[in-house]
Amino acid sequence: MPRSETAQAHIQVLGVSCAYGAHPVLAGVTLQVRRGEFAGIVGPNGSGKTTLLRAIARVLAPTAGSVLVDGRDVARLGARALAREIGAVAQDTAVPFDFTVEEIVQMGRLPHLGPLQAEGPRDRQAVERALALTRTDALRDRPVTGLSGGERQRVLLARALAQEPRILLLDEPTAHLDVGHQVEVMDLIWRLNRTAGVTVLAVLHDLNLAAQYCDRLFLLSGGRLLAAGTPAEVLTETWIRTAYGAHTVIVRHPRTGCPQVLPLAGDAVRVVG
Ligand SMILES: Nc1ncnc2c1ncn2[C@@H]1O[C@H](COP(=O)(O)OP(=O)(O)OP(=O)(O)O)[C@@H](O)[C@H]1O
Repeated sequence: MPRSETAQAHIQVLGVSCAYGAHPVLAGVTLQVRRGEFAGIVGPNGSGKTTLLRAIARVLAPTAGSVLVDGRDVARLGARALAREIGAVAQDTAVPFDFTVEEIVQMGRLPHLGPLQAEGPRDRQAVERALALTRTDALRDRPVTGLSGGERQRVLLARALAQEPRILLLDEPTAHLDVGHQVEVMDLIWRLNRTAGVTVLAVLHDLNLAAQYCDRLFLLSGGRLLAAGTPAEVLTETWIRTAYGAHTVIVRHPRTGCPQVLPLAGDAVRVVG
């Protein structure tokens, strides 16, 4: 990697391979996420997107390669130091007990507290800010098990924000959300990225949302990095056909000019007008 590239790297994934038991899932993935950028991971089902996030968050140890955050190997960071660097919102996170929304968000402060240390004004301020930013303050006394999918997603994001990490890893942050809530959550993440300088790496299934919000995309296929670059460089008909086996037409968004992917049906094509 050229020196100027590594200088601005916030996350470096260096030749990372991962396996579940004897089943290899990622094969020698190398990529870097620049400080302050909004990056997306896209690719077909089972291509290894979640596994890559798990390796970066150190939930899963790679069988080969390493992950560096700010040039430091995450394998050597203590758990609390890592939690102050990286906040993660996993897919379909289960909440085992009936905590209230406020209690869940307060859990985001745990990496900042010493053993048996009570939360102080600084912690309460971070929790209030996270509740306000995600518009979950009105839900604060509600049990988290009684929330809709969209509300729950915002609460889990609030917990990650209360942690005040410098990197946010998000696994399909818009899954189960209607189009209004999709835009609301993506706008929120975008504001955090642009105004608070949080580096974002998000797995996104919706290629059109990915194209609108991400500075750069990483396209995974079969556990390998197939393409990396701006949305216009990655979301081409050829790359999409190679990765997903789908025929598409790429058009420009009429307002923003960013690429938008239109699936092209096979035999069932219906031409109107
Ligand atoms: N805990 C696990 N144990 C065994 N195999 C797993 C486990 N988690 C994932 N896999 C397998 O690893 C491969 C990659 O899974 P991964 O969840 O990383 O893909 P993905 O690209 O995020 O998929 P999706 O888009 O469907 O969420 C798949 O074949 C999956 O079945």
